Amino acid sequence: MAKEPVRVLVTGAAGQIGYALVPMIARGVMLGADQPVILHMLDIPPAAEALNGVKMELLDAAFPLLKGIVATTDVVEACTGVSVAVMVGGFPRKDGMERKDVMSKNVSIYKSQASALEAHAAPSCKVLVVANPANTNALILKEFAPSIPEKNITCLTRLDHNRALGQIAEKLNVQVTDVRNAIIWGNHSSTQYPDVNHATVKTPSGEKPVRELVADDEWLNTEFISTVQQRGAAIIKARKQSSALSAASSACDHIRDWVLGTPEGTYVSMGVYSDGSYGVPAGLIYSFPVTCSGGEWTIVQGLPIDEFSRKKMDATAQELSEEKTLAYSCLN
Ligand SMILES: NC(=O)c1ccc[n+]([C@@H]2O[C@H](COP(=O)([O-])OP(=O)(O)OC[C@H]3O[C@@H](n4cnc5c(N)ncnc54)[C@H](O)[C@@H]3O)[C@@H](O)[C@H]2O)c1
Ligand SMILES: O=C(O)C[C@H](O)C(=O)O
Repeated sequence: MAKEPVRVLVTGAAGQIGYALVPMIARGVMLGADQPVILHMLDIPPAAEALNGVKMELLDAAFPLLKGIVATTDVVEACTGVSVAVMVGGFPRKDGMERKDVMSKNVSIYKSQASALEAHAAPSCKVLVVANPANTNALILKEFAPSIPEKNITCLTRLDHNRALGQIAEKLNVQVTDVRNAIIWGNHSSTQYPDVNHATVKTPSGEKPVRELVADDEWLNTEFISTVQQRGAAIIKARKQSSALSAASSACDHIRDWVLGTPEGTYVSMGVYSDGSYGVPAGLIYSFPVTCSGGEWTIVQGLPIDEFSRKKMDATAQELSEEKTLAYSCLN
């Protein structure tokens, strides 16, 4: 019997990531090749015409899994009945704007969209925040949607995770699918800590640690980390726009693994509400290694953390605490 369609919200759907993301969702990349979807696309009135253009293209593409399209500038209509919400909409930094100005615009958007989701989304709605500052927007959304279970509110660090796998695959000249269990700790910002201490590569003679195969701790502890941390900025420099196709693809990976589960023995990185694991202060949205099963993520426990990692994990937690304080000061 055919499955019932799932309603998927994409905010900021007329933007660059939205344009890359909605066809992926309509093709089944996010929820599976047998899962029909109804796309809910939200943007703001100045982007309404462009949003309608995206709707026209979705119709023109005749996606077999796409059972309906809601394209709207009304946040209540957009949120009604959705089971997955991908929050891409936000205010980009413009010339001359301070970090606090951007934070102030975005946290007030996330505060009001939290209320709309809480009141109108499906009770089990899974939320992924992509828009920057992603961790802090997700935290504000969580705080202002107290009836949505905290486990249902996450932010995107899968792009950073995939970037780390990609860098290792390039370095070792292996397939990216043979590399697994890199970890992104902390903030989706340049303080994130990409950690390969537990990562492995599948080789003809079995699974080997990345550190052993790379055999260059100096590179792993410096250039590798800064390349992943700075990759977003490098894309902006090259494209004059921020990453879009890789962000959209990683958002699909995040939701797919969350809903359908991670492969046995594989963990992925997700920004989730900290419960104090690994000494990370509770009450932050922090990126951890997780496994997913039955529609729930679980933080991978018990990984040994060396002193080098500890310092980097603490530094990114510190930045998130500061962002949290700044976000609250913007809401006052
Ligand atoms: N977490 C990640 O890995 C990651 C990666 C890349 C980009 N990003 C972030 O994703 C966000 C989107 O990037 P983009 O390149 O698509 O930007 P964009 O400017 O092309 O698109 C953003 C869209 O959001 C819309 N928007 C603004 N306010 C809105 C609101 N209140 N409700 C609904 N829509 C609203 C805009 O009209 C625009 O269409 C940015 O914040 C970017 O920094 C995050
Ligand atoms: O938009 C940015 O600042 C960069 C983006 O978050 C990215 O990681 O590509």
